[in-house]
Amino acid sequence: MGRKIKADTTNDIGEDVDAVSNTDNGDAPVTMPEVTTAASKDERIEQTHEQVLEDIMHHPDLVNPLDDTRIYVKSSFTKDSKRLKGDKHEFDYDVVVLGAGPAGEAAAMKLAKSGKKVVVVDPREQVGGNCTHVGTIPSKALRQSVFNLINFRRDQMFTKAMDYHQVPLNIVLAKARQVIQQQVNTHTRFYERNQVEVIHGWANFIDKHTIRVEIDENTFETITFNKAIITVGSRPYRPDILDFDHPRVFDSDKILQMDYVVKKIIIYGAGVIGCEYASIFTGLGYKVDLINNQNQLLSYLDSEISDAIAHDFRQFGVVIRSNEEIDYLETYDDYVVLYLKSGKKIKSDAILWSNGRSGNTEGLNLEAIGLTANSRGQLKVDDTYCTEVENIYAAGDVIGWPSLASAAYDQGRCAAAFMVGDRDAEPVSSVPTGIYTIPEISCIGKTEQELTDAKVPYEVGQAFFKHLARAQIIGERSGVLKILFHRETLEILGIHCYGNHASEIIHIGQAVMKCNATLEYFVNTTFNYPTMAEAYRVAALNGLNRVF
Ligand SMILES: Cc1cc2nc3c(=O)[nH]c(=O)nc-3n(C[C@H](O)[C@H](O)[C@H](O)COP(=O)(O)OP(=O)(O)OC[C@H]3O[C@@H](n4cnc5c(N)ncnc54)[C@H](O)[C@@H]3O)c2cc1C
Ligand SMILES: NC(=O)c1ccc[n+]([C@@H]2O[C@H](COP(=O)([O-])OP(=O)(O)OC[C@H]3O[C@@H](n4cnc5c(N)ncnc54)[C@H](O)[C@@H]3O)[C@@H](O)[C@H]2O)c1
Repeated sequence: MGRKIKADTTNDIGEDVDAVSNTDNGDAPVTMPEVTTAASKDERIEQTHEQVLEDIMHHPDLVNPLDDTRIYVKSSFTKDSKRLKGDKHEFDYDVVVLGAGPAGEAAAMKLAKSGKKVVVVDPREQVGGNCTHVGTIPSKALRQSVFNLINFRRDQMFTKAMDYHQVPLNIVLAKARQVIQQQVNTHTRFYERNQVEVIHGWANFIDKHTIRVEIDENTFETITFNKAIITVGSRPYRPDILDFDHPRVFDSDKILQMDYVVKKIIIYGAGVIGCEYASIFTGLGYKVDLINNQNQLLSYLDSEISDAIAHDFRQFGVVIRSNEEIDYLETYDDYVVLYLKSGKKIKSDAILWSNGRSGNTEGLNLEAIGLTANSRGQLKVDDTYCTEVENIYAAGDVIGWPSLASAAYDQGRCAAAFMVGDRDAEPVSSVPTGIYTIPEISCIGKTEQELTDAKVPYEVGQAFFKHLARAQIIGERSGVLKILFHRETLEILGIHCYGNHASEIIHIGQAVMKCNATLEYFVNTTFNYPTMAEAYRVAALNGLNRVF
């Protein structure tokens, strides 16, 4: 594909449009926010190319767990595919989507179904974004393999028959690679079926209606569009004091390529990623030092749940070091030494740095469109997911909260709905927490601390898994479901669950809360038996017994 610079011959009116072009009558959009002649625009594009050249040549490495077993999905995407017959576009596309993660995919599907001509740009050879390749999917598949391993080791029937040997992470990851592959296949078909074109390359802005796509070092393509949505996601935050090229220094992307066995590992950062990996590593039999810069694990959780996970971690041999901060790290061929500001030093086989993420906005040349990201590379959007530039939207990790795949998908779809003029779309506001430690944690609504601070007269209903028939049958005896409710109105205010299947169990409560049903729903409704869902009935009765 050769470098292409398009002259814009129709750009001559200078008004603005509210919705994207490309309606059924096939008319070209009536307006354009910027007025340039073809010649002057070419000149400007040439200049901007030179300005951004340096930036775009320095992209972060993309870790691809499929590297060893790379799949090439047959694609029917062609640059010239015309999904809308008879339309005259003054731009190449109605909308360009930057990034093929959950936010980008959801936006692209909604736009395509609304009749828009859409192109998605992503540097990976496969769709799915960081979510599929290095984030949610591999980490959850890995967790499942480790979970199976733990159950296998607990079962005397198997352990008597077989020796358990420690296996390197990348071998355990074999299952994860299969899941990634299946996910890529599934999502590729979504793009194909909706005739959404995908271009593989790094995108950056030339102006508010033009991007440049770096296909490879020598090949660039210029694309014009009416509107754009930035869904470039995030990457692990890497502080300068660590050398991530060292074979014993990892972040959550690089850890998926660990190909040797360790006995001990330091996890620096006790956020969601740090805690999930603490479960994974202890499950694999590693000794874990978990460094937390706060005084409580996952301090935004209900403190009873946070205490429960800390207790279970300690039972599994995790050493939790709270209120600590890195001073520096020494790296050697076969070990690392972490020096903490408190004076402690910890020797380990490797370190996993899991202390936050940054939005992938660095290489986008945002200056060209008058946008600035914050210090964490994130963009500000309004309630319609529009940035400060009226034809540029953003969704997913790149806008910060809540930085979850679940929400990214809904944000992308919702942003697209606003882009096509659907004013009834609802921005994402309430998101459940689902943390895949072993056991899982999931919650929605207020915590006890929040309700106490707000002086809300609430009561608690609890169900311990060890008392449920289903939990006894499947051997999941550790766990609790807590329902917080208003003691006068019986309104459900918060639901907190600790134990395996928590991330599924929570959705029953979420649905009931969304329908504004009270605690009585759980006692007036017959549940299947034996089920984990029965925990709701048990917890509701337990809570009602406290009301007088
Ligand atoms: C280890 C880990 C575990 C996680 N577990 C969970 C979980 O269990 N549940 C959950 O809900 N969330 C989880 N998350 C968070 C979840 O993965 C993210 O919230 C989600 O991936 C965000 O989706 P996104 O569409 O915003 O972007 P991403 O998935 O980050 O995709 C963005 C895409 O944009 C591309 N891109 C970057 N720069 C450019 C450019 N210049 N031009 C074009 N394309 C570009 C990237 O290559 C990438 O493919 C986890 C994250 C991590 C790291
Ligand atoms: N099960 C899940 O839902 C799941 C699992 C894993 C990851 N995630 C998502 O991944 C994200 C990252 O998780 P995490 O555990 O790495 O970190 P985190 O977001 O929990 O933050 C850990 C610490 O790093 C700091 N930090 C964050 N970004 C920073 C930056 N750019 N520069 C400096 N400090 C920064 C934070 O203030 C915090 O003290 C979370 O926001 C979470 O939503 C979700």
